[in-house]
Amino acid sequence: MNKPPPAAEPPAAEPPADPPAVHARGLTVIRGRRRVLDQLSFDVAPGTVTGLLGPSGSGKSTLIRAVVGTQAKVTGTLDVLGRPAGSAPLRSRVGYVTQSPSVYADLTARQNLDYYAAVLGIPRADRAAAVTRALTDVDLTSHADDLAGNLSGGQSSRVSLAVALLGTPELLVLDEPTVGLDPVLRRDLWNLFHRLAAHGTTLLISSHVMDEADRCEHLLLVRNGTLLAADTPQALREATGSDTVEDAFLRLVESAPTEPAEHPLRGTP
Ligand SMILES: Nc1ncnc2c1ncn2[C@@H]1O[C@H](COP(=O)(O)OP(=O)(O)OP(=O)(O)O)[C@@H](O)[C@H]1O
Repeated sequence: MNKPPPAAEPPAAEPPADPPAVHARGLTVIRGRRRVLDQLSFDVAPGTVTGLLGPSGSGKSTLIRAVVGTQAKVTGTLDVLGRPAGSAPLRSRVGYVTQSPSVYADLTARQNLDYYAAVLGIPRADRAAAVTRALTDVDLTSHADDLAGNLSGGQSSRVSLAVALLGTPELLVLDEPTVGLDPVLRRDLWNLFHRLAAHGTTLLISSHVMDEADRCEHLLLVRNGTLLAADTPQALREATGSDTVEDAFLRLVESAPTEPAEHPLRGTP
């Protein structure tokens, strides 16, 4: 009797793709009586540097606040590291650097970091090393013992960034971190962002400076609270036949359906 043919090997299973670090569907935010974000849908891939680019007032800070869970009146789906944005377990996993540096002016840079390290629960024995590492990451060791109140704007922003790095967050959300920095410092910070991403951190970085676009692996282009495009800088340039992301942005604006400058709420008293 013939032996039955061996059962066909099941096709090798694809390794499961990492879930997105940020997953938004139909994300809408109302501020005052205006819809300042309107039906945004996008994903941020883990371990990438994603740029959130758009002109002043386009909704970047609102989107960032929604992601870190500090924005009211958010509707739609917004998951961060697999959990609803703002949920308690995310607090230690998400680092957030606001536009205005949040440091104590009457403490030195090092004392600020030591204080936040204690708040974050870093054991006393590990604190000094964690603080020194964060100061080195943001290139502030030479100002470590200056009062934060005597630091320049860019230096204070870097203290805030160092605070966010203390907790070694999985997702680091930065609102315009390079504003007011000189080109050398800007380059150094972008190098730091890519080093962090190479070690697995996901970075979502807002900027209204289009020439920073090419420093990002992926871009979210926003305007008037809507998402114009979500793609790599190269794909955006190719799709629009543009030499720069700035030109691509302008072409996307020209080809987008005419949007009202604002999205007033209709039908509400
Ligand atoms: N409380 C509020 N009520 C109504 N509209 C508001 C309120 N706060 C902000 N806005 C509007 O929401 C829109 C988005 O603001 P947001 O700060 O998110 O923009 P942005 O892109 O971060 O701007 P910038 O680059 O200047 O910081 C703006 O048009 C702003 O005027």
